[in-house]
Amino acid sequence: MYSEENFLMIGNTRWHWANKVKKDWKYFHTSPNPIEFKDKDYSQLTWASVGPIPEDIKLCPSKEITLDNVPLNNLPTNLGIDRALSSWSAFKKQSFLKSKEQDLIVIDAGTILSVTKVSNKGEFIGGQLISGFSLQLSSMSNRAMNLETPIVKKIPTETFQYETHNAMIRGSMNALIGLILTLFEETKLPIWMCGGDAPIILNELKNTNIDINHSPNLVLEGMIDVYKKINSI
Ligand SMILES: Nc1ncnc2c1ncn2[C@@H]1O[C@H](COP(=O)(O)OP(=O)(O)OP(=O)(O)O)[C@@H](O)[C@H]1O
Ligand SMILES: CC(C)(CO)[C@@H](O)C(=O)NCCC(=O)O
Repeated sequence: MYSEENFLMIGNTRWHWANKVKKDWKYFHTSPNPIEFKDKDYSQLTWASVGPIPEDIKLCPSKEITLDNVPLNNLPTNLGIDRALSSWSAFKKQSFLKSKEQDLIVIDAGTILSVTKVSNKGEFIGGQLISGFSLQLSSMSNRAMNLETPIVKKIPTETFQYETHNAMIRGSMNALIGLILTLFEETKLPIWMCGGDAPIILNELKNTNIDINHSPNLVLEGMIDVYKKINSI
């Protein structure tokens, strides 16, 4: 049985969970609709979703966290709840830092890499969306007869790659790195990053002068914070 202190974020590739164990939060990721949870009672979970919800799981509609629950201004009605929650979370974290006077940028390097700019007053400004790393690789092989989705063991470093699979990997990674470098050059704003590809992207950026706040659980932390606000905890 779940207690009320269990949270689920349904993404497009994975499901993301937060469980309170004694006083500590434990964050983990599973495949969608994990077989090991098939007998679990989902009705007590606080949840939000941007991905498909299987019909056989019984989430409670009144326990859904929606955009109306997120205390940022100017949110478009169709904005992904993951973007709203990570933005709220980063905005709140930055409000305790010296950089609180500055606007901020949130990058969620997931299935889709989303960029979201939030003003120092907590207003949604806008963003960018681009296919995430795995999706770039799989979409190339889906649409080009001679390309196969590579298995990524490591990211090759040289700009010009001899092997096809390495050329696909280097090109896809450069698309993401290039986007981030351009954002930083144009704005010089603090960047907050989460998502499944954040570690490899940060590794690629380690020799640059971009200072990124890696905060892997921004979305779930935002959900927990919003839940506490709604329930005055
Ligand atoms: N164990 C893993 N399974 C799947 N993807 C992974 C894994 N580890 C890292 N990744 C990377 O994470 C990315 C997906 O990120 P993440 O799991 O955060 O997405 P998601 O939250 O399911 O999607 P969304 O962006 O819709 O919320 C993929 O591009 C992939 O390269
Ligand atoms: C962009 C994604 C897919 C990122 O997970 C999600 O936030 C979503 O479905 N958004 C809806 C459209 C938008 O945020 O502009």
